[in-house]
Amino acid sequence: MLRVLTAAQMRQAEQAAEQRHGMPSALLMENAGRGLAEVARSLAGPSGRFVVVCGPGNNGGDGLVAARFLLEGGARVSVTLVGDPAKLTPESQRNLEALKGFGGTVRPLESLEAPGSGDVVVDALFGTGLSRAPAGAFAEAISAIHRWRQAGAKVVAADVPSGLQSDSGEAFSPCVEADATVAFGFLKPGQVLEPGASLCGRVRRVDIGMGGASAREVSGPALFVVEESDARATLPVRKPDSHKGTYGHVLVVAGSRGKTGAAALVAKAALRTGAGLVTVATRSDALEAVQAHSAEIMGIPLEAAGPLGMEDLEALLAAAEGKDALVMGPGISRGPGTGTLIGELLARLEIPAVLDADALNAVAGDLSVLRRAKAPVVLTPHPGEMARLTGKSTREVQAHRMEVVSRVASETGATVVLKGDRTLTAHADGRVFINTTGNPGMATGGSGDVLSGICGALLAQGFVPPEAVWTAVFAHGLAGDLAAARRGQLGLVAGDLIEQGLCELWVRWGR
Ligand SMILES: NC(=O)C1=CN([C@@H]2O[C@H](COP(=O)(O)OP(=O)(O)OC[C@H]3O[C@@H](n4cnc5c(N)ncnc54)[C@H](O)[C@@H]3O)[C@@H](O)[C@H]2O)[C@H](O)CC1
Ligand SMILES: [K+]
Repeated sequence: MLRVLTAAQMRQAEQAAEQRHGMPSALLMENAGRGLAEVARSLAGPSGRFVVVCGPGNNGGDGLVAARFLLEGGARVSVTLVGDPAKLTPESQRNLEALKGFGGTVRPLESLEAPGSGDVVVDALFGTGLSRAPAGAFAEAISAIHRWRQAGAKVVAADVPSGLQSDSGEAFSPCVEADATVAFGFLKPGQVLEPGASLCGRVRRVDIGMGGASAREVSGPALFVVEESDARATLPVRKPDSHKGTYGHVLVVAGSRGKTGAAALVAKAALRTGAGLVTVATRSDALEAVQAHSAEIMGIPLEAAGPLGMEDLEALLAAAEGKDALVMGPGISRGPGTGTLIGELLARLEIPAVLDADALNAVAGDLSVLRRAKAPVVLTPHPGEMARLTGKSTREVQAHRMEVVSRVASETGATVVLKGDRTLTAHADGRVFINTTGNPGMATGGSGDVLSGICGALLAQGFVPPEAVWTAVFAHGLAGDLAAARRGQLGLVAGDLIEQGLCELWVRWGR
């Protein structure tokens, strides 16, 4: 699990490192510059030359330190300083003097010999201090870096590609496109959220001596990137003396005439994620079609007619007897009473519940019903469903993904998954987990049903939120990547995630 810090948190952590852990910012910068030089060196050709483009702040200071290390290592190094030298931060000023002391020189950008193939450009214009679109000489420097990269030079960004907003991953125009980005100390949201993640190229995190303690002392959102080892560790190897009862029983309330496939996808995903038993409760006229998808799916007919409502309450409470988790929503027939029904079920059942698709739309009008839940609740909206849950537009949701998902989690007490590129999992305690698996091939009908089935199966096996949820999200995305590796992205269908992806994933994880 990698901690991700915002720019403000980085500054807090730097202060903590200096004031309480004896790590002066000069030493942090020295360590940052050394790490930057090492990564730059690793990308250079045998006789590669280095061009270091420095800005007015401490990001520029990192570049000046890197230039000195490269120079000391015998490399050919050109350094240019963009902006008013009088405005250099004290740390950068000191490192400018140090560079000159080692025989380094600083020249105007336009006087530099353009780097090309085998050479490396170090982008140290702006880092976490960028506050507006680069303009004037800064924009010209970024354009030069683009030209040099097109001519074959490799670009290494110090901390973040200049022009990228490190907190959101949104890019100003112009923005550097890097082959590699050296993350100092901790990852920033902009390095793992799109389009920032793509603009960064390969992110290499470099320890600069801040230590984990300084990250624990910051205020604000606790952001993490889930790593494969974290998700794999959530799922232990099965014990020999176990039986199907050991692995839980999932109740799936899903499907309706014409939408039986959704229920089957949830159920099959749950079975392929190790649930001991799976039962689908759905309208009688849909149940046969659902069960026809897989011999392993058990069924309970809901005899009432029409959309799900309070007349189904007793049947669903009875169906939930002996079950270990509930997944509700995909393909259900939603009506005016469905939201009330969900509220009653959550208030009466003592098993964790995953609400997806039309179950989310059913409670969109009154999220307070979620507070009545006795057991953990997981919401798995895509951006459109999140828009309906929050009364915002989809565009607003996408522009403020982190804030929106965190707020809904804290308001409802639920663990909330905001699906999309880099799916976010927000827990009621303020932690947000960023997912980096998955691919556009998964943008296909039923993919979300599969995620809710995976999540329901983990909850039924006793894993709890948020671990069970970010593990489900990670596994869902990696299953999609494994399936796409075999079958391509274009033709990928939800069933592939189950039959191809999940099976390959468990073999890969030795489970
Ligand atoms: N926080 C840490 O633990 C460490 C940070 N290091 C490096 O420092 C930068 C952050 O440095 P900072 O001085 O805060 O800002 P920048 O260098 O990113 O930006 C330069 C400076 O420029 C001004 N500015 C902002 N936007 C614009 C613009 N569009 N045009 C012109 N000028 C602009 C603003 O005043 C900024 O302050 C961090 O990324 C690391 O690289 C340490 O070296 C290591 C520890
Ligand atoms: K930079």
